[in-house]
Amino acid sequence: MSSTPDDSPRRAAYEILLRVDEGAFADLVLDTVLTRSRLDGRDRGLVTELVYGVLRLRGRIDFALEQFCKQPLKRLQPEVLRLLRLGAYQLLELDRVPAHAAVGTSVELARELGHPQATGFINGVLRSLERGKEQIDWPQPENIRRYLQHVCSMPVWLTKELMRLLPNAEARALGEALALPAPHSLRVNTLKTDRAALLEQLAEAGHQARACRFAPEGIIIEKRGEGPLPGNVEGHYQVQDEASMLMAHLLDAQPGQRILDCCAAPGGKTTHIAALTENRAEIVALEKYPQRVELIEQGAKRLGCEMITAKEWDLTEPPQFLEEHSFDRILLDAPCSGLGVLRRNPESRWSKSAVNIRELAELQRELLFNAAPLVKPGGRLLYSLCSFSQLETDGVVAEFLEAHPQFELEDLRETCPSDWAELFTEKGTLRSYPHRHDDMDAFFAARFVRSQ
Ligand SMILES: C[S@@+](CC[C@H](N)C(=O)[O-])C[C@H]1O[C@@H](n2cnc3c(N)ncnc32)[C@H](O)[C@@H]1O
Repeated sequence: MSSTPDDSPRRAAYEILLRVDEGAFADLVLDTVLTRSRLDGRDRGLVTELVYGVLRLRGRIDFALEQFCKQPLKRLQPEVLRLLRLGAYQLLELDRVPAHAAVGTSVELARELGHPQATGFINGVLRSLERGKEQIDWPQPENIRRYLQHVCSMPVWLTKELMRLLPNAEARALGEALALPAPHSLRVNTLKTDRAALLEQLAEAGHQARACRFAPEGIIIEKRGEGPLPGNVEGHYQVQDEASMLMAHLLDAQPGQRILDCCAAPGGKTTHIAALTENRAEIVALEKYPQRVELIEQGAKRLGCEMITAKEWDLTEPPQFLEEHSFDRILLDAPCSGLGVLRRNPESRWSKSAVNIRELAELQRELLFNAAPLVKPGGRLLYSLCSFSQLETDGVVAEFLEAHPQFELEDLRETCPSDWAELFTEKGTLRSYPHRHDDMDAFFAARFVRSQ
């Protein structure tokens, strides 16, 4: 009998990878498939591992397959290549899957999916890979470009980006870190509980967790137990990366102030600002997409945030309904290439390009220019994003300062805790990196103060 995505983890993974190749987002399809599936917890874990693993390590997997495949991979039928990648990922990366199972299930899947003519070929390539995988001549770190591309699984344009940004040894460390799965972290909702209490609840429920190194309300889940995490329905936490948590602190919002969050959905930072100001600051949260505005409202309700007004607005248009010089603090957490969160959206390393980055930098510049007139004299504007590309970060900052002499770049080191010092650059902007900073995502932040 033929398997279905509902009862076979590999079939489910194949179907999800197919949808991602067609342009869908991996996390959304994975969520839909797992919600309706009858698979048990272990098999669900395997589906997630296969989908994220194949997408994240596609560059490495393809390098290995090329050694054992007589024809170039790009000449293969897409269905056959997808099956080979799925099988090869298991052979190369998953010790717990026996080799005969990785090969056998790939061959069987080819038959079920209507490719009986390819079964011999798939069997041959995967068996050769299994026999020869220890002898593969992987590029060495001294050849940094090839190492990033084939070992760290990066497209060529991204290897260039890393090499422009960092010296070789660090580019290597960042490349290696981005090829690993992202940590699972939570922001404790201090409107309802505190970190010590949530850590205790997590331990009681059988989860291994620890405090984050920098964010005072951050928790890392080191090993999940069997059941769900306690406190979700009660709004005791928000799933959020540690680097993202730092942004609300950098905004330095105070109770009684008026605050604008320009690109706010799903609301992770908006609700954090509400918590840091103890629900005593008026927060306006703008977002371009109406269905995402709802996410801000739902999150605010769950977390008990009371002073947030969420509104649909495309900030490429100046928001005339907001008065000039009327906000003490503005956060522009801009839409970006997401290079700093590649681990969480592994398909984006294959769907983005250097061209997209240029377009994104233009959009970010436009959004920043439209937010600036709303800042009060003496007020602050924080520009943040989960990317490390020069164009989106220093490039946008330089253009902004050039066109806005009434704003100055602040040195974030002067107002932040001294044990955050390593997060900042010479210019006083923030650049976090997973390989340097306790595995947090790669973020950038620059804060401007308005003189008049
Ligand atoms: C990086 S995300 C923001 C994440 C959010 N600050 C948080 O912490 O949860 C960027 C957001 O900007 C929104 N966006 C994109 N273009 C926009 C525009 N022109 N105007 C307003 N929002 C926009 C996206 O839909 C997305 O929700």
